Amino acid sequence: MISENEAKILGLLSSKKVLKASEISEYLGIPLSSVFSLANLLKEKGYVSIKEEENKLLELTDEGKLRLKNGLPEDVLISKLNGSSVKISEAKEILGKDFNIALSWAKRKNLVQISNDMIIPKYTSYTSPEFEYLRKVSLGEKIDTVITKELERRGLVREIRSKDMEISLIKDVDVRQSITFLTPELIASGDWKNYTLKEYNVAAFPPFIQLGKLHFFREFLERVKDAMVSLGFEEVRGNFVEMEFYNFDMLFQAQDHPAREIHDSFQVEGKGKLPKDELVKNVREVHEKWWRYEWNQDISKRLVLRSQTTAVTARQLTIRRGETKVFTIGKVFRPDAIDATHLIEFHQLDGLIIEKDFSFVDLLSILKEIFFRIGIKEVKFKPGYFPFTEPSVEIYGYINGLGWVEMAGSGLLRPEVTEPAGVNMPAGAWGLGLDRLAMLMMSVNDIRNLYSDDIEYLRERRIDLW
Ligand SMILES: N[C@@H](Cc1ccccc1)C(=O)O
Repeated sequence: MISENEAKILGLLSSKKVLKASEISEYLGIPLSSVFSLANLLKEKGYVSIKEEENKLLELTDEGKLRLKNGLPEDVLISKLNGSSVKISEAKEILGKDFNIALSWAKRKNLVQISNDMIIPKYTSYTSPEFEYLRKVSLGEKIDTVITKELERRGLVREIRSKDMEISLIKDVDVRQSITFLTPELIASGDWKNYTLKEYNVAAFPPFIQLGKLHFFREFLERVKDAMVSLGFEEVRGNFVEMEFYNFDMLFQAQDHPAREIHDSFQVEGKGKLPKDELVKNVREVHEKWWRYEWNQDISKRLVLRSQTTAVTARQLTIRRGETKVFTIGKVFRPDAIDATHLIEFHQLDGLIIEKDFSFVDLLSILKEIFFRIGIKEVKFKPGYFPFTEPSVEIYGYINGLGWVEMAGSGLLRPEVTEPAGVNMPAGAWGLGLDRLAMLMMSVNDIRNLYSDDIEYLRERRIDLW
């Protein structure tokens, strides 16, 4: 296959047989460096042979150009003196910065004599032979090598090396340009004869285009969200900074529960404002009745970075009346030592169903469905414990290559949780950690990679989960 420019070069060579790359570049108006690479391609294809050449060229330096324009300093000195002798100091003024070179060359060339501080010229005007050489160099004419050396030493010219090649045609070719499309016009006019048709390369890969896409973990979260929405759940949100009242008290976690210790949740300065008395009173009552201690309002006003999105569920309980299906996805925060499997902030999905006659079996079946939709086709339940649910289960999912992995917690909310909030129907709740799930499903072995901004790493990630 011959490209358009290769064909042009072969076209030229078919009449001339041998040409220099520089000549081809000039004829065709293709940059010399391109002619070099085209010639090499043609050589590989067996059409031409190449002889590399290196040319030495002389070129005027900036000073050389200046001297060619204004004359050599020693010549200028002679013409300025115009036959009359002057004091050295005067001559210095007349010639300015060129004076020293002018005088030293004039002396060396014996154009002047110095006596008693006077410069006595021997000519009224003089043109050094170098001037003519400078002119020749400027026109690209050759000059003697000894003279070249001298001019180089004076910094008037310099040698530059330029590469060229001699390209000879060694195989006659069909230099018709090749085209990709045969048009009705080409056929009708018979012009098609002047072209060859490019073969279609079915083995060639299409150009690879890097498209923008969502960060893979973001996309994973979006898909989980889609799965929940597809099951008829409404998305709700809460804030990162939460009152302990919602993060713990409403969830029937006693005030001395270890999760409330300073090293188990991030404390935030300040105090929250408790909701209406009725709710606070009810919560106090169940705590005091069942946990048997004196419930402290001040503790429940403390602020934390929420340690579970179940806090959002707790808030929903206080505002929902009637049947409810909601979920929330968001970050939670827990102090920890950061390593490949632990971060101090991660994502949870919490869900809540309030429904008349809702049963534990209903809950298990909806959990199964949720997991199915996010790509975990097999789940198994184990009895578990959470302060806010009874019965409670731990949910295990099966992951190829890994086996059964604990993924979530769930249960029917205790009456101690629902009743103070005024919910008089059964309610199921569950919570699951999304970071670990994403890692397992996408074979990410370091949790920190879920938040990677390494573009190469991100390009390789793909989500084909469900
Ligand atoms: N919030 C619990 C999970 C959970 C949520 C809702 C019901 C039961 C369990 C956790 O973080 O482990």
